[in-house]
Amino acid sequence: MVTLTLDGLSASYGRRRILSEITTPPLEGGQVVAVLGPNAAGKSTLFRRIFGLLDGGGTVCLEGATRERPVAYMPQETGVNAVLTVYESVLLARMQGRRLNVKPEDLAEVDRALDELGIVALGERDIGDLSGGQRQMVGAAQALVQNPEVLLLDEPTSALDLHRQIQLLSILRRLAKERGMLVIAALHDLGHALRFTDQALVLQNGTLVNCGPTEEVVTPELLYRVYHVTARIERCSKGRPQLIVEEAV
Ligand SMILES: Nc1ncnc2c1ncn2[C@@H]1O[C@H](COP(=O)(O)OP(=O)(O)OP(=O)(O)O)[C@@H](O)[C@H]1O
Repeated sequence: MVTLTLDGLSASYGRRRILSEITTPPLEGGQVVAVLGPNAAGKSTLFRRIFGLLDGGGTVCLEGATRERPVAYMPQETGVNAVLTVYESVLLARMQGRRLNVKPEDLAEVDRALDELGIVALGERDIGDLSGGQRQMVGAAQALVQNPEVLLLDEPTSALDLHRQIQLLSILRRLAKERGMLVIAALHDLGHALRFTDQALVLQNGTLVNCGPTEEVVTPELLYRVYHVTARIERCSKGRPQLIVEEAV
């Protein structure tokens, strides 16, 4: 199974350093890892650095990968090409880096991605005509269709209604386990992080301030220190941790 380890990672835009010395324990396939932290903490920059869109110090060590392109990345804002249908855009994402010699298994993967995400009905729609939430689901399909071993998702639920948020996070959790895929997702909803993720990395001002099992990381103390809110965590009748935010301080 795939393992991703970050060692002393840094990244800058021009002369402005954004990420410093990000070092994690090995993050193993089969898990969902949350990247948490306030606005401008460096979450998107971390995804760009891991995916190789930004240079910088340190290393991204990927072990156990078997595919030619093991990592797929869904940016926070996905581009829109109004000329393509949803089906075509997902097929194009599938064909990345290869000549357009479409094989039956490529079409099957597109069908599977649309089906997994419950967006088969959008297939013939022009991508430019979609709502923000629909477009975000298509962005997830474009990443998933690559059948990656590491899936990087930058705020994949930010435009989704509550039903779709729960649906997408449940699907990602199941697919991580079924496929041995490592899913790394930036999330602002810490309740969702508690419910759907196994591990959490917390960034603040470009440094990693905590990292470990999500329930051990997301604590009232961390919420106060990093997010400047008072909060408590209680168990619901089903035993799941629930975040109750009291106030901003
Ligand atoms: N292309 C860029 N050029 C210069 N500075 C940038 C660029 N992109 C981001 N930054 C800066 O880097 C810092 C981290 O931004 P980043 O987008 O990584 O934060 P984030 O944690 O993803 O924030 P958010 O939760 O608001 O999406 C911010 O100060 C931001 O202004």
